[in-house]
Amino acid sequence: MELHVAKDIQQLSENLAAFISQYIQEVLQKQERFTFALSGGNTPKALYALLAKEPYVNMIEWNRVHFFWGDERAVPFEDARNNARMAYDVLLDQVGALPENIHVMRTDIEPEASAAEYEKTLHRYFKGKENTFDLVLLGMGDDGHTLSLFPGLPIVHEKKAWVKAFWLEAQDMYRITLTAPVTNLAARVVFMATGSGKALTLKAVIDGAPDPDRYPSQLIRPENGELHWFIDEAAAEALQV
Ligand SMILES: O=C1O[C@H](COP(=O)(O)O)[C@@H](O)[C@H](O)[C@H]1O
Repeated sequence: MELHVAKDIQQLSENLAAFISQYIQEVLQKQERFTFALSGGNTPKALYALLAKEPYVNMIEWNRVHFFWGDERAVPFEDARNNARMAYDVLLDQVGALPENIHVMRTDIEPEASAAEYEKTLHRYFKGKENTFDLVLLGMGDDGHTLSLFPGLPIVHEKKAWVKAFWLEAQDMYRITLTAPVTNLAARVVFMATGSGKALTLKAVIDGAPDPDRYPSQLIRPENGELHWFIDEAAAEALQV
């Protein structure tokens, strides 16, 4: 695991934009397309905004990048809470991503049907490949959740399915999410975490005893890929770095 500590979210986003851009360019020298699973939430917005501007908007061959999502809130696309909507607004519409390369988790059909459809898409994409996504970008909630893998829920124990839908009582909505097994087959996973509100949870996730039921972010350990944490000084304050 590699830890990258920045002064604040702006510095972190700048470092990560450069890191992702270089990685996409390296991968695209060896293969036709780059598969990128995006995160929702607030933390990646500044990163997406940077990727959508110079120099990255022209440096990256966006028409060879295929977009997926790590998780989705089952609310209409027009709803500000929809993870895909945020990514469209801040990144995809700005860089001219090709519609046929964008794979949203649909929220216009039943959540279970959407999860089943997504699982099929992923198996079609990654059939016969050693890894799944080239890059999965993740956030971590203050409670230690990542994707829609929330503490204490059965989804945390999923060992087989790649995509699942479930009712999240605490938020009164369905969630659709990648599971730990498919995420751990990615070539590279990058977490972003910022702010002092996440410091103690981050310490428990990184330095604490294994307790994935309480801290689902601990489930993410790529089997034959890299794991990076991009954090700011406030989130790092409880770590010995
Ligand atoms: O609900 C979610 O939360 C996490 C963390 O969000 P953040 O606002 O603390 O950055 C996010 O990674 C996930 O995609 C989202 O659905």
